[in-house]
Amino acid sequence: MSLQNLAATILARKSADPDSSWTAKLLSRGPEKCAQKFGEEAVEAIVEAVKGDRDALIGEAADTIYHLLVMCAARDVTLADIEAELSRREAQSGLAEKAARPKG
Ligand SMILES: N=c1c2ncn([C@@H]3O[C@H](COP(=O)(O)OP(=O)(O)OP(=O)(O)O)[C@@H](O)[C@H]3O)c2ncn1[C@@H]1O[C@H](COP(=O)(O)O)[C@@H](O)[C@H]1O
Repeated sequence: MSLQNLAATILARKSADPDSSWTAKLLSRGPEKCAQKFGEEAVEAIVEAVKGDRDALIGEAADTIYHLLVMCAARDVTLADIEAELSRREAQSGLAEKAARPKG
């Protein structure tokens, strides 16, 4: 499934019956619960990356991306919003951006 299709499914679940879908159920529990689930899944992905279990990392990365999109949807942030930000950054390398930051 593409990220676009996954994001569209998640958006559609915002108005779905919580008993009919995991996504709708999670969204009904609020942005804080969605954020907590994202954090848990991200940590699981980190653990698999450190262990070096490639197949497990793919699974946890998929869970993490799904829960990231659900967390953002809970705060009305869309995949298009994220892509617009990534496009804005495309013109500048990460090293140049870091060098341009005010010294703190
Ligand atoms: N990618 C996913 C996806 N990844 C993970 N999960 C679900 O996320 C849940 C996480 O499980 P956990 O054991 O961590 O959660 P839990 O312990 O039950 O929850 P708590 O105890 O923390 O409350 C599981 O139910 C997984 O099935 C997902 N659920 C849905 N999707 C996608 O979303 C689409 C819509 O799903 P529904 O909304 O369920 O129709 C699906 O077709 C998929 O493409």
